[in-house]
Amino acid sequence: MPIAAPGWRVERLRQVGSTNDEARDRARDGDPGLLLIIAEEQLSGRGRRGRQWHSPPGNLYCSALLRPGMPPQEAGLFSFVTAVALAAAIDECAPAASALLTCKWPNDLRIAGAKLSGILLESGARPDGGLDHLIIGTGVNVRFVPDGATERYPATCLADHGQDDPEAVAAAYLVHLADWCSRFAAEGFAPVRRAWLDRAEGLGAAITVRLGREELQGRFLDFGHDGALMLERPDGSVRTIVSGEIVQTVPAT
Ligand SMILES: O=C(O)CCCC[C@@H]1SC[C@@H]2NC(=O)N[C@@H]21
Repeated sequence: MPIAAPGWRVERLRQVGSTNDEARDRARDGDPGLLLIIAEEQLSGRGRRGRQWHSPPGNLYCSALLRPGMPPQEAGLFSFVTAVALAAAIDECAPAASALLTCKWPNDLRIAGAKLSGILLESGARPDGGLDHLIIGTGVNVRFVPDGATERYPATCLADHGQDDPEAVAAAYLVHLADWCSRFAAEGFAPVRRAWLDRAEGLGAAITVRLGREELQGRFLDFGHDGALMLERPDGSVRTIVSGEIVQTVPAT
């Protein structure tokens, strides 16, 4: 199956440091965007919050370079665009995983509570402060669970759900990413938010959110129209969280 979508170019590399770095280099060289860079292996793959992303051959490592004409503060919404696109791709190429697939705020996909993929957004600014480019780095565990999974942070891979071909996952992902990017540009965040909410993990549940070094407890009240997590605190106040990650979910009884 070809890895292709209308208007997009695909660059395939065997071994890189990080596909996000490759995409940043293309951006600095003036690439117009709508470029997906895929590598078989990364030697210095990175995750959110400075974590390492182990990237030997067998899983999917790719970065999309975009030049969306939008204010930098809105670019973070692409993490949800990417999550819903990837979920649609997994529905298609690993249907056995579909019923168990959830979106964990802000942008992890999980299967039955174990992490399947991670998304790392990076951007570059113009001298006037506007958004120059956006890079969406995506790692999907296809053939194996990489080092680093623990009891507190379990992980899974698609091979356990009937799909072990990173090419098939990349092909489906690009089609749905292209589609969701177009839809986001034409219709705004509302359809993305609805699709994300259809698979939201922990809505209404007691959760722990990590913000830097601080951890906050509360109830996951809502997913805002701006992508924020609304956390109801034990004292009844509501805190709007725009950046952080859910580290624990206790389902409502
Ligand atoms: O911490 C996370 O959950 C995000 C992980 C993102 C990993 C991907 S793999 C392709 C791209 N290149 C990188 O170095 N990181 C991202």
